[in-house]
Amino acid sequence: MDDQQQNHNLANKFLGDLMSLDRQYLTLFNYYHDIEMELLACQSIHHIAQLLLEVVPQRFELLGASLHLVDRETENIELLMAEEEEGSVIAGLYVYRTDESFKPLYQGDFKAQIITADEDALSTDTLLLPLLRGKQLIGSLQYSVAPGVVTLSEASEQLLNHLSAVIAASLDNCINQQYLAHLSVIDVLTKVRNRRGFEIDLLREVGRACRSGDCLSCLFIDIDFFKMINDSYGHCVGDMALQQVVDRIQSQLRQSDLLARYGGEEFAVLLPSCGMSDALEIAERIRQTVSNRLIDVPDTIPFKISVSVGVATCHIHETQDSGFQRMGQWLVHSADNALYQAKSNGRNKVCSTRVLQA
Ligand SMILES: Nc1nc2c(ncn2[C@@H]2O[C@H](COP(=O)(O)OP(=O)(O)OP(=O)(O)O)[C@@H](O)[C@H]2O)c(=O)[nH]1
Repeated sequence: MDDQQQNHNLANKFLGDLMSLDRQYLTLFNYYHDIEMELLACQSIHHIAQLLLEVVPQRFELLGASLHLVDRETENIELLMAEEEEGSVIAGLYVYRTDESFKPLYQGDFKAQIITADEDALSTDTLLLPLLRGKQLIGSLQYSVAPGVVTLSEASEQLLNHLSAVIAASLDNCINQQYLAHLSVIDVLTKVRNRRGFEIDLLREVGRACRSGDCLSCLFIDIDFFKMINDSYGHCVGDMALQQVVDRIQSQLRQSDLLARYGGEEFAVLLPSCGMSDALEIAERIRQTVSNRLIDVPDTIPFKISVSVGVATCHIHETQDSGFQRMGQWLVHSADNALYQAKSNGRNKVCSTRVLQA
């Protein structure tokens, strides 16, 4: 083979290698691009965690995955995740108050990097992806891979850093959106659901009850002569009394029961899978718990407070979605009527209407 032929072969091989590298890079780029598109489409922290901890490891045959997030006071990630409908536990998701447990791994260099097995006496290498908001570490995504399988070229490091930024931005976006949605259904003073939250819960619970054939009960609870408390002790004391009444009501409910502030000094409770006799018992317990103890607020002589409670129950099979709203209205209307009766009967009473059954 003469020199010219040899040069020609070398040039061809070089070109072939370059094209193969280019194809590999393109394939890699497409993988990242797909993940980024999926991240941007995520609507909740839960979806993001599922994508990163379940879908990605499966797609790339990774040995393990964990996502570590910092839940500083304002973000309430745990609270928001608990509120998510699909709220099942995702393996590998950890939420902390501070970044202490994962920050040291980066040794001050918040970039995509690999901790090799021998460096850390582990059986796998760990790919670390920092999640940053500006310069603040808000989380860390960690993938376990077989030793030596992943090496970071300049190009893949750049892609991974870009991916980390997209993950952090998507997370931030979901947290903000979910937090705003959360605020829109919460009463600022008492921290229970507001009227809007109640309407959402009502429709969902009526639907659930109709489909399962379970009973659903509703309590309407109104503080007696609350205007007098405001007039006698002032609005601030009135506010504290409202908070204490909420605590007392809540102390008599199960975790699955739903308490909301319906308006001013009126509260509504939904009791899923609860028939009339149990609902009456709970209502009576609430009435007693509120009136048995004085309201004690700083710089004010403790004073008595009482509530009147109206109870309504429906037990119905209805499969048509259009019927849910009507059923919800009936339940609220009936509980409100019963409350009116309790007020008319002298207050500090529990009254009920008949059970709607079909
Ligand atoms: N402190 C305080 N008062 C509130 C709040 N929301 C509503 N109120 C007051 O609740 C009082 C309700 O008065 P009324 O509707 O006359 O009812 P009531 O005095 O409880 O009398 P009955 O319900 O008939 O027993 C009003 O004085 C409202 O100003 C609140 O967020 N904080």
